[in-house]
Amino acid sequence: MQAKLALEDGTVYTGRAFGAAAESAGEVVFNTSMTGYQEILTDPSYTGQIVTMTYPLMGNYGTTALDAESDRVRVAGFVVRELTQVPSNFRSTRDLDGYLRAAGVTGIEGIDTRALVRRLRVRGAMNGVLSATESDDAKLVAKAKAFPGMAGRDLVREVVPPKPFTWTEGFGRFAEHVLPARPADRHVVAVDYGMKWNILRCLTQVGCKVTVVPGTATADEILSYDPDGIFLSNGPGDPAAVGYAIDAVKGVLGKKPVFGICLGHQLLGLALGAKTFKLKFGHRGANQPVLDRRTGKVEITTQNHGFSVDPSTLPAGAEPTHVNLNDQTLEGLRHTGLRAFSVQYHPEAAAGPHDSSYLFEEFRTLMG
Ligand SMILES: NC(=O)CC[C@H](N)C(=O)O
Repeated sequence: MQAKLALEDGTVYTGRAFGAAAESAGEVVFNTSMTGYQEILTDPSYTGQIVTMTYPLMGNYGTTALDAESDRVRVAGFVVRELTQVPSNFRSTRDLDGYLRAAGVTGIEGIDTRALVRRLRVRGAMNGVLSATESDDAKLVAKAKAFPGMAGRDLVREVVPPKPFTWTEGFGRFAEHVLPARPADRHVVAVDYGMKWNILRCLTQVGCKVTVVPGTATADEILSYDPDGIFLSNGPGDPAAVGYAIDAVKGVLGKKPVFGICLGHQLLGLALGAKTFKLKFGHRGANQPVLDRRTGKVEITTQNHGFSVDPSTLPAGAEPTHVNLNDQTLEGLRHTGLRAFSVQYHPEAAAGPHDSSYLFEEFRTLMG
């Protein structure tokens, strides 16, 4: 069956459909990870985005419930050069085609993903429509143009959990790697703006009991648990559009140690008075080099973001700790007086290299 990907600049790519025979609009972005497609598909930060993989072959190892980063597929659509015809892995319970079909999400294969990614790099991330049901190019381009885009959009409200809960799944798949167990002797409230589950596994692994609260929680609600520390999660959309979350972070700062990842980092920056801006095409992949300015060490990191904190707007007391070596953008900050720090990238590494796992230990140390 045919599928088409139309961009707002009028470009239309025609390929083969897989997954669900449906249609969706989104911001078209690209990810440079070679593996980890299931973690990418289920990352709530991709809400409203059609994800293109630069690596040419996807689906090789199928899918398994163990690798999901949330309870469902979150991307608006999935674009690959080639979908594996013969997936093979002992952990796999369903192939990628069936996984997307069950989720109601459309995929397209067989298009020139190199040309698409070059276009996105030159012009910047663009809005698009992926359709397995409409073959009229002009109609699809018109729909791509009508999509509102990411800037100014609060997508957090669409993905927050309905009510607070306690994470009871422990290390999850970490157990497979036989990491040493640490008794849970710290209590963290994790503010969930669309959190990847591996963050919960990592917090558990460093000895934290975790209470998850919706990203709409107020400062008073968060503090009512009297936690040892507060974690601010990743999440979709424009950080500057989530005023209620910025206010909640302002209200907890200085009262408890705070650690933020990705959207959580951006919200911490905004709460401190800094500004965020939209990157041209963002950072998405498992191979982004980041310099830790405190140690001079370089980490290879997993990333997924389209916005960034402008370091020139950081107030006195907030120190830029990490920098992206591809484009020199801010990748981490710390405010020692307020016992708060954050990184723009994903130390929970799902999927991705584990270079940055030390940050969970730093959070643990900050909690005393
Ligand atoms: N992974 C995230 O938390 C992404 C944060 C934000 N939505 C961005 O695109 O920059």
